[in-house]
Amino acid sequence: MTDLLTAAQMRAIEQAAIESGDVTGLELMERAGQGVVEAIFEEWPELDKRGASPSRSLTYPRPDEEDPLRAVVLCGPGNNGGDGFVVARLLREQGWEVAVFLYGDLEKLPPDARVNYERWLELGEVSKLTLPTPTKREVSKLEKHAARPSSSQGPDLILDALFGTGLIRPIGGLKPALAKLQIGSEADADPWWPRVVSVDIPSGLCADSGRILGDEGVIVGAHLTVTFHSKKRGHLLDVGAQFCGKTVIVDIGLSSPSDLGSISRKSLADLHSERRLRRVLSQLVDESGLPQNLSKASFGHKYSHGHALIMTGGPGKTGAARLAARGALRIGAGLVTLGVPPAAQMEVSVQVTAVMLQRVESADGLSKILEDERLNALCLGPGLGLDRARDLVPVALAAERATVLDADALTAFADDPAALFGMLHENCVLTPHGGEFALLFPDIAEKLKAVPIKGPAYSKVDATREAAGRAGCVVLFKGPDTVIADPNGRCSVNSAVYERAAPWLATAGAGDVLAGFITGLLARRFSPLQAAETAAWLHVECARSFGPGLIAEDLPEQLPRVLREVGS
Ligand SMILES: NC(=O)C1=CN([C@@H]2O[C@H](COP(=O)(O)OP(=O)(O)OC[C@H]3O[C@@H](n4cnc5c(N)ncnc54)[C@H](O)[C@@H]3O)[C@@H](O)[C@H]2O)[C@@H](O)CC1
Ligand SMILES: Nc1ncnc2c1ncn2[C@@H]1O[C@H](COP(=O)(O)OP(=O)(O)O)[C@@H](O)[C@H]1O
Ligand SMILES: [K+]
Repeated sequence: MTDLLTAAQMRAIEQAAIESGDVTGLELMERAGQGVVEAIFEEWPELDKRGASPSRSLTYPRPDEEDPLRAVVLCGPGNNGGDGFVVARLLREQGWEVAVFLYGDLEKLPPDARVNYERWLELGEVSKLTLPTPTKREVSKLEKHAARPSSSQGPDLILDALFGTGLIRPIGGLKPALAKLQIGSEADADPWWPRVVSVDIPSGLCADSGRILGDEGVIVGAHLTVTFHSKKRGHLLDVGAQFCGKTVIVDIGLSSPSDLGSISRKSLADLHSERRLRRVLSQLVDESGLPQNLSKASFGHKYSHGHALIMTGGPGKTGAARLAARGALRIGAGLVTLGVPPAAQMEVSVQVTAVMLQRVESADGLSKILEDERLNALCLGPGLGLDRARDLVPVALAAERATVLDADALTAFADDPAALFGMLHENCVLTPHGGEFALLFPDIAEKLKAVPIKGPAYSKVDATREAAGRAGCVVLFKGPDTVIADPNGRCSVNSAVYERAAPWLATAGAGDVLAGFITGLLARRFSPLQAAETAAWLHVECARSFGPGLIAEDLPEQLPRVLREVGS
């Protein structure tokens, strides 16, 4: 299980470890600092001078290769700052020239940070940055130490140990200092010099939500973020990944949250991974006899793999549903039928082969077709048209089949979301993008949009959970940080950032294919949550497997390859 923690959960884990007597806070801080230094050297071996041979040259020009490496370490008023003092000491012990700044009052440093401050004082000095707004003189001093390479004496590394999981207010007062260092989000920063490393999370970013506290938008932008034990939600949600650079996790010897009685499973959010997907699939073998991978069982009859019905819109509007149908078929539904209005029958029939076609003019027609109990998964929304959606959705929901509602089937209820919620049942999956989400859950979307002025901020995980609770079914809230929640509070994140980035998915029709993938898995009798999670994961994998130039049609065609890879 890969848990995405909140700051409070991380504190609870740390506290439990300390109370158990297995480790002290000081030891954890030392491990954290060591982990940061190791991660820096792993990322940039040219900075690792332990046992360096004289021939190893730096990958960028320096005035004199015999010069010591230089670091500027920015420590904040809490334990994140404490980690910074550890890193400063460890680099100094390796011959680096280190300039340390403390943003905050010495008297208020927490005990472990204070110990590391004292240890550092045996090696060097600490310059003050007055909290909340450093003086001009202090900022000039900082600038002198952090002068850019054009002035020949720039630092090799800037360490951001200002704020971590304890950020509770905006860091607007640091704006002038960050601007001088050119490591703030608003600066036109040189991407490679100096290297900016954030301890735990870039300062200014809320660890729970990935949102920037405050309307001034001030935050450190890092090349490398080194976090501890487990990723926090803020590393993946919202704009988080844009500021973290690469994120590395350091093991500091803490136990998993599920071992702690104080953290309920329901309050956690998982991160999708291939390992997790494989586990879901292997559980399905035990529970329903489905094969371990998504290829079909050797002796299955086509009806044993389900029959999906996907409704199309009128003439000229059938492409979206056809994309969904192709996705449902490729992911393994035994049969897929498109329900078309008579006027669009010709258009659809010349475009499909393996997918079947059935005329469905209106609600009555749909009701009649649904007398066939073998139709076990429905998809309404892609290209459906608002009037047709209002007509058909109530009938579809009354049939109590596993049902995906997307696009027009969501927008059609913008005037009266409660009417939709009254009809939904627990076998439904709603797949809104941001716009559709705001139409159905305007108050929740508002909370997610309002500039957060204190931390921890309301997150996309909170919003999706709340929406699923209100709708009484699974909600999949799309984006590079897709969040999937069920009404019982189970929640996971399907992240398409960092090494899993799939920017090509932002293409017309990609969402229709996703709706089809989910429908296909529902036909194959996956639970709504498992269908949504598995489909979202495979959707991103298909995009990554194809790469640049992707159009929506390519997604289903990548599935065989992706399934072979995960199923092998
Ligand atoms: N939880 C753990 O298991 C571990 C935590 N460690 C470090 O400890 C950090 C958390 O430490 P803390 O809880 O002390 O939190 P922080 O160090 O993030 O900062 C909290 C302090 O900053 C103040 N503050 C918050 N926002 C402010 C703002 N905008 N302006 C001015 N002051 C502000 C708070 O009042 C508090 O005094 C982690 O991020 C991590 O770096 C590590 O030492 C290793 C273990
Ligand atoms: N930058 C991105 N990175 C990864 N996935 C993305 C990105 N932008 C969009 N997506 C995904 O692409 C799909 C787009 O769906 P949607 O917004 O409904 O578009 P459409 O209606 O055109 O199909 C969603 O699954 C969404 O999560
Ligand atoms: K930090």
